[in-house]
Parts: sequence; C-alpha cells; structure tokens
Amino acid sequence: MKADLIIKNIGNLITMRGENKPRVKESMKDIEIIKDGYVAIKDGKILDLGKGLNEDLIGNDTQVHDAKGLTVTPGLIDAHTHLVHGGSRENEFSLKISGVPYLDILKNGGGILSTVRATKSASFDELYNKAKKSLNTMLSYGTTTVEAKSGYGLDIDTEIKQLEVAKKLNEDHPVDIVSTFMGAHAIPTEYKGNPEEYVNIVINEMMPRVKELDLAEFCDVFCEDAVFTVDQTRRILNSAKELGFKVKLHADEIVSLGGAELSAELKAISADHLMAASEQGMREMAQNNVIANLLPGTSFSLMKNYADARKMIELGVPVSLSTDYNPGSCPTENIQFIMQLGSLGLKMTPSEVLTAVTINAAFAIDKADQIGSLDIGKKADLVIFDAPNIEYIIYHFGINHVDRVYKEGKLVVENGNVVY
Ligand SMILES: N=CN[C@@H](CCC(=O)O)C(=O)O
Ligand SMILES: [Zn+2]
Repeated sequence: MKADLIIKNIGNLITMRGENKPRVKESMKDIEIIKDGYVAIKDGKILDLGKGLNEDLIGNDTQVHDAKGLTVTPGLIDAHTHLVHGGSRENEFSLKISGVPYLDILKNGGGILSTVRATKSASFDELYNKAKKSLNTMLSYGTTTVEAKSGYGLDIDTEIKQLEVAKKLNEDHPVDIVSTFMGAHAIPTEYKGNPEEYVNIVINEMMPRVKELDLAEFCDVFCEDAVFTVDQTRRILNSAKELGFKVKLHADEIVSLGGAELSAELKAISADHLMAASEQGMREMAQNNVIANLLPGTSFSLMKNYADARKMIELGVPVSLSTDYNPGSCPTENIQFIMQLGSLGLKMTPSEVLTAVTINAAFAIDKADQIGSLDIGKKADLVIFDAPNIEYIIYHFGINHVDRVYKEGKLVVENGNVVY
C-alpha cells in the first residue's frame, strides 16, 4: 500500500507509543523519541512511522512534506473547556485583582451567572462564531481535539443550544469536539432558595432530553462549597451513569469537600481542578484509575495555589493537563501556556507535561483508541513545532511554537496560521 502523504526529515519524532493505559509514575516520562523519523499517512490515519524513510510507501500520488529537522508530537488534546458561551467578563477583572473571592462574585449573581445571562441572550450564530474563533486559536497552538461543556444555560433550551453549537462545530471545523452536559454548573438565581428542585430538574428533565438527542457523551458537575454538595453531585452523576453518560467532576477546586473521594467512589473517568484535594482522595483516585485533569491556568488566573501534581504522580494517579478555557476563571485557549505552567507551576518535567496533554488527556475523554499517540491505525493528528526538542517548547514560554498542524492527515496550520 502507498501513502497519501509522508512527512520526512523529522528531527525528533515523539510518538508517545506504549501500553494502552493511562500513564502513571515513571511511565509519564516514557515518551519515545525517534531521531530522523518519518510518518506515513493513508486515509487520514497513520500507515507507518519510523526512522529514516520507507521508500516502498511512496507511489506516484504520494505527497512528501519536509519537516526540516523540527520536532513532531501527537496533536494536543484539551480535555476540559467551556468553549461555547456568550460574552466575556473583563468587567469583573478589577474586582478579582482587588481580592474579591471568585465564589463571592458568584454568590452576588456575577461570575458564572453573568455568563449564563449572556449565553441565554446570544443567538445560535453568535455562539457559533465566537466559539469558532476560539477553536481556530486553539488549533493554531496545536490543539486538535477538545472537550466542550454546556453549563451556561441552566435551563433546558439554552443547555441544548450550547450543545447543538458544539455539535455543528464538530461537523464543520477540523478540531474534533467531545461534548459534556453540565447543567449542574451553578444554581440558577430563581432556584437559590430551593437547590434540590433544580437538581431534580437536571436529573428528571435535562439529562434524559440531552441523552435522547444524543448531544453529549459525558456529564459533569461543579461540586463545590455553595454550588453543588457532595450528596447532590453523587445523585446527579449516579443518574447520569444509569442513562449511559460517562462522568466527570469539577472537584475540590477551592474548598476540600471530598470531591476526589467521590470521583473514586463513582469510578469517574476524570476529576478536574483538585487544587484542594486531600491525600486520601488522591490515594482513592489512584486505586480507581481516575484521571486527575489538572488546570494550572485557573490557579494562575485566580492567583491561587497549584494542585499538588507531584504528590498525585508519586501516589500513582494518572495526570492530564487542560486549559479550562472559560470567560471567568481561565480566559485562555493557549494549551502551550498551560504546558509551561505544568512545569513552572506544577513542577512537572517536560516529558510528563507532554504525556499529560497527549495520551493521558486522550484517556480523560475516553478516546485513547484513536488519538493521543502516533501509532499505526490512529488518527494522523500531529504538530510540527519550530523547536529542537520538547524542553525548548516549555522553557521558552509565552509564544506560539507551532510551525504546522496536520488534522487527520490534512495540513490545517502553516507557519502558525490556520489554513484549512
Ligand atoms: N469552576 C467552575 N467552572 C469553571 C469556571 C466557569 C466560569 O467562571 O465561568 C471552571 O472550571 O473553572
Ligand atoms: Zn471547568
């Protein structure tokens, strides 16, 4: 069989190949680097890869692209975003800088609730165009798959509007989108005195409708002080599992409530944030293979502590890293900045960081059979970085290192610009 495309002359081909399970402890450093490598692509998938060049795969119609000795990695995966939303919240920025806590802004009807108002009043097209612009930015930084949550509607119609925007973007845009229903992101103002009633609406009305329309694969809850309690979160996510959703939690972000422990009890795919997670919770996550999807951009933006990634890795919790892109606690689409914070904030080595935004992030959205490493049969999603090695990308922070991005074998970013 001949390839459609061969990328040759790859200085460092970082494959991330290995066992088909989330990487933990020392295996987070095993990234497999092939010097002077090539990747052969057929029908959007990887046909072959290795050292030098396999001339047998070159036919009359095969295109050959030169990677000019640069560094190639799998397409990066952003496994936690709030991609689709209306408006922005720079009006709260001065309050935040002057020390008003995030949860106090929310309690006073701002924060998430302000974005809920903006999302309700935005049209489908407004949400679509805004999210598309963000997806282009993400792609230009090397992200080829994103997870996207609802949760800025808090009523059935707006939640569905958000998820339908994500579905349409998944069809139209090169970046793949994995959708999560997050009707339990905040208590709507009108249910402030009766949160249980809202929990019942999420369980009995919203989740079955989202399932019936097949608009989300995952269900997520913001388990936090003054948001959803551990008991409410347990109730929502157990019902979600019964309906066939895979589950995730926003856990122990600000207050140590026992979200990490709950993620283990529920055998969630991931628990995210975890800045205030207890050591016992981390141990239970490790025992139950729950991925710690850490979001250091949120710590940076909220000017709070970083999650204890070193302790999690020591205890055997698989760690992934994501942007948490949202209009409040982390307004950035830039996964490379998150990788840099992974080292400078979370003290992870560049190899661990790369594992966290590729193969472990693929497991955090249950897609590791298709993406997350460069291996025969997987999607040909790959990034050429204008960098001599992975360390350089992390050490030289604050700029975009992407030269080219290929999505399912198609060139979609060139010289750092989107070209699809
Ligand atoms: N913490 C809860 N939800 C989002 C923030 C959403 C917002 O502030 O708009 C997060 O993951 O950080
Ligand atoms: Zn989030």
